[in-house]
Amino acid sequence: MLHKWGAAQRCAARNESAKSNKQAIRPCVARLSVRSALSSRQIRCSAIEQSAAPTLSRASSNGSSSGVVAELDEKQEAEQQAVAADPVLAYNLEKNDWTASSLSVVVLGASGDLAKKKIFPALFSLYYEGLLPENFQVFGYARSKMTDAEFRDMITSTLTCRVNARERCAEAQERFLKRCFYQAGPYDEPGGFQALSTRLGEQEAVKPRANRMFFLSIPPNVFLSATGNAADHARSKSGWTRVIVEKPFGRDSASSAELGRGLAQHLAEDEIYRIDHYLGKELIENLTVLRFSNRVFEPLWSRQYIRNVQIIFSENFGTEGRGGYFDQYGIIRDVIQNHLLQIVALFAMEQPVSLDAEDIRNEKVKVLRSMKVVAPEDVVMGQYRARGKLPGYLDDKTVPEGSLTPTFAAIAMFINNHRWDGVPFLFKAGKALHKRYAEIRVQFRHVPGNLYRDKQGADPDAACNELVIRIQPKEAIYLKINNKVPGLGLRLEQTRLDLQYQQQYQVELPDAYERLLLDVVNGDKRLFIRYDELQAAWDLYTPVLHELERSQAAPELYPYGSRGPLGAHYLAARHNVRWGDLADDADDE
Ligand SMILES: NC(=O)C1=CN([C@@H]2O[C@H](COP(=O)(O)OP(=O)(O)OC[C@H]3O[C@@H](n4cnc5c(N)ncnc54)[C@H](OP(=O)(O)O)[C@@H]3O)[C@@H](O)[C@H]2O)C=CC1
Ligand SMILES: O=C1O[C@H](COP(=O)(O)O)[C@@H](O)[C@H](O)[C@H]1O
Repeated sequence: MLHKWGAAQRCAARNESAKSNKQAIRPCVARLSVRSALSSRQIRCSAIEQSAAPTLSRASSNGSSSGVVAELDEKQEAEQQAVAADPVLAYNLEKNDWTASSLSVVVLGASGDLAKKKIFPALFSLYYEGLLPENFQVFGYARSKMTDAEFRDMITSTLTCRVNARERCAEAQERFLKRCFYQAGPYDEPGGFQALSTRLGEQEAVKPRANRMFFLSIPPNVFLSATGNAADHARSKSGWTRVIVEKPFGRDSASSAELGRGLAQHLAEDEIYRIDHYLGKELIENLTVLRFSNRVFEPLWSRQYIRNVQIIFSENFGTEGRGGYFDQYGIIRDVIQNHLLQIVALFAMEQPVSLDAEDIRNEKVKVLRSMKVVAPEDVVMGQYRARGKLPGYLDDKTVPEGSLTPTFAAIAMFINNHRWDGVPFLFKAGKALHKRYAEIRVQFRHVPGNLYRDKQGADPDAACNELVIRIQPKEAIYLKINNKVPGLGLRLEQTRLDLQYQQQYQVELPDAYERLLLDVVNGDKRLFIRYDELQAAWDLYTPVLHELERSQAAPELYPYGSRGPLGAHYLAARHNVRWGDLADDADDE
């Protein structure tokens, strides 16, 4: 895992220096035992371990850190005692050889919504699972004044235990809270960050290598100043520094490039982790597994068999309370240009050379660069209005009067490459709709010369195969097939080959932020967005966004709790498509 990745780097560096000094090169081999019951993620990590170097004890045998080794020996006994009293630590240490390193996670904007809703709970879950190093601490940083105790009180209520793994959870929470500290300070001045760095140093003192991870959970207006101050005044001097940047990554190609240039003044690209939490969702991570490990799907995965692909995001709540942010961005920038487009990139890419981050991202960026720039006639926008007691978008006091910002959009996109030419990729995303769900629908072509044409009812479209990947809730993968209704007659009906995660796996799925935070700890960038991907994504949307703003195009109003504006159906029909979620709604209800 991360520390082994670091170990691998150190080993490689040692060998590089050995090479130049004409000394013997030693193999980079791990000496760890790994628990037998590993998750697939852990197995992936253990694969890294195979090529990783042993950590400090061996790295230091080149003579440069013998003092450190002596110090470590002294610490070892104390550590063993601590481990004996702490099963989480024991488990953690068994899998992680962080003997030489510490990890500090600094959450900037620690008093905010995202930090409380997602980041602290995810960190706790990782801690509970024993996936964080033994020498690990969390620092909250924000302008609000708080003591460590108040900070701990604030986050206590955010920590939850899994339904299926809650043994000694309350004790683990207490131990976790003891590792949480708070530093108040501004984002745009160095003072607070210098104080933060000093306090981090106090906690890290027991380990010679201090790794620091910063999560920018702050509004975009302070992204750059906070990054600059964190990188210049609180960066690690002995280990790595990684900065997680939350969206929005700008508003268009130009502002995104400006943000990119600003970040690059303080950080190297490999220190920047642009998070898109949809990439951390279980079913999205499974997309490549489904495609590339099953012989049955990949041959069908092209214009030859697939008629259209639909990526649907629906929320049954509005933007109440977030109007200030949302009105600046709208649904296209909030969800479609990032989350949904990333899904398409993964869905449509060619098989990567390997599962390495750069190989995957190389393929994703090719898809994005092959896509046709969105045309204004391929966009339908909507805005929810009040229905009964449910408030309309404009009723939110934080939304400017008469705002034209879309809370719903349906968009048709095309990929101009050999595999996908002519296949509509339809996006539909909206707030304040009738249900909350997100899914990918793959509609297959009609069966040519269908023998059973007259046994399937009047609607040939209703007999087409459809593969549905339900991202949330009730994660599922099902394939709609035609089947003979049992009995003496010959009548066909459409039914499902159905994989329901709840039934099949009976485990609580980890939250996307858990997966992604662990990936940052591990230095794994597969699920993070590379700068060229980001720019390619903006280039597809910037012209239409500018045009819609210039023309002051008015969104079609739809009632809160409805299925969205009718225009979405006209758009689909123009591309010879029917939205699959409507038919399934009827089946599911
Ligand atoms: N909330 C969510 O579900 C999601 C959020 N995001 C992104 O994550 C980031 C954080 O989101 P969220 O937690 O909702 O944001 P908040 O509005 O809750 O802001 C986070 C913290 O930043 C500080 N802050 C707020 N406004 C300002 C300002 N104008 N200038 C300086 N500091 C300010 C506040 O802390 P203090 O005053 O104590 O310094 C606040 O607690 C944003 O970039 C957001 O777009 C992305 C996806 C989902
Ligand atoms: O990034 C965002 O995502 C959420 C939806 O995330 P989910 O994991 O709950 O599906 C969305 O509500 C929000 O507007 C957007 O900024």
